[in-house]
Amino acid sequence: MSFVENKESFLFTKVDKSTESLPISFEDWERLARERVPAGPFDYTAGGSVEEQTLAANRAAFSRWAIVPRMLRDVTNRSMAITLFNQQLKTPVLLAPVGMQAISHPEGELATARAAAQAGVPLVVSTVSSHSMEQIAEVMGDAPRWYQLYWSTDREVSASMVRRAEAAGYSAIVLTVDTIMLGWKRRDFKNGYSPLREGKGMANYISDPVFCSRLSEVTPENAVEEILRTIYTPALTWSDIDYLREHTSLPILVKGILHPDDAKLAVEHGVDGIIVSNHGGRQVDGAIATLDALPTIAEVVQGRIPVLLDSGVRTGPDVVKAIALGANAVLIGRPFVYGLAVAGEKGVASVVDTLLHELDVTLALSGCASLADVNRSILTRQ
Ligand SMILES: Cc1cc2nc3c(=O)[nH]c(=O)nc-3n(C[C@H](O)[C@H](O)[C@H](O)COP(=O)(O)O)c2cc1C
Ligand SMILES: O=C(O)C(=O)c1ccccc1
Repeated sequence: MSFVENKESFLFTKVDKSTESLPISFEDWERLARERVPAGPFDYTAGGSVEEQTLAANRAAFSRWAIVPRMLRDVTNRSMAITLFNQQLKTPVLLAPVGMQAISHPEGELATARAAAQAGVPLVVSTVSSHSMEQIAEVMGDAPRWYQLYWSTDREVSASMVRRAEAAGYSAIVLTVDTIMLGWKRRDFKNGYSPLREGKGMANYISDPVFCSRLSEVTPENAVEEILRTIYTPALTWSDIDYLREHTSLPILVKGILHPDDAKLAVEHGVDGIIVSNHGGRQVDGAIATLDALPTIAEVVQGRIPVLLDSGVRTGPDVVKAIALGANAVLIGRPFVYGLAVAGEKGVASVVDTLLHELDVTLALSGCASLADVNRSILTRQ
């Protein structure tokens, strides 16, 4: 990602996206992905829950804010760098945990991981990935990666996966708390499609010694049955976070916070970071858009721990708006999955490259030489 390292020359580098045959907008990536991927997996990725109101609300929220750019501020030398949990990141963008990526491309997470490593953008690897966390770590070398945990009703399986993540060089644990059961997704009922049932998300389970010790015989059928029996955890409470805290020294982020009181509880329970997320509109339909939830949460947290945001981030200006309203960083989900579906590693790389260019240009034209310059004063409600 040369422009990040060499900001000045970037200003004079011709970035001609028109010479690439790959799309440049989210809408075009999505359209091509729809052409390439069968209806079941495409709808699984694109869809939201119930009426998909929150899916739409996430986007609408971004368009209700306008950037009010500042001028004459010398933005020759720019940086998008941030530090999170003592980890130096080149940009405030991460790839969200997306499970079962083999439904979008045969190389699945391995292609995504190579692109993420090349760009220096951290990858959050899902519990229900199609390749194991060790296989993914292997293609990433020293590149930054976090592990997303789906709590298991069998706590020892969760503890085992966290131990493996530590051993494989993952540098944070993201506990997703909004998926204690699966959202009600009409498109999937219509298509009769369930990637988990098809065995697309079992790599981390069948490679886990504790999980396998629970099976009479390790077969795909038995594994799927046991995953479905243990992955949904309606009994999850803050005490489980205390248990997790005792089992890892890695930073713990809680993903799926929307209520300011939960943000407060997260801080009180010693959580290291929160991710304001409605799971890309896939869980509670009618839930608040994440950008609308963000300001109050940022106010409650008062900078004590990092606040990240996902759900609906599509462009550079979106990233600027989220940061101006109190996010330290953002994650993207579907945008990179469509890149993966259309063109594998190259597609993911292109989506990330475009987003980071858009972000750099938007920051510069808004008078921001670093992310420290991005605050509420450059936004207005429209
Ligand atoms: C196909 C798909 C699979 C997902 N799988 C997971 C997962 O395994 N774990 C998780 O915490 N979130 C998962 N998510 C949610 C994403 O991490 C993220 O919150 C969401 O995609 C962000 O919204 P966006 O797609 O609008 O960018 C998934 C999302 C999609 C679209
Ligand atoms: O699809 C999802 O959003 C998701 O997070 C998930 C995870 C595990 C099983 C099923 C769905």
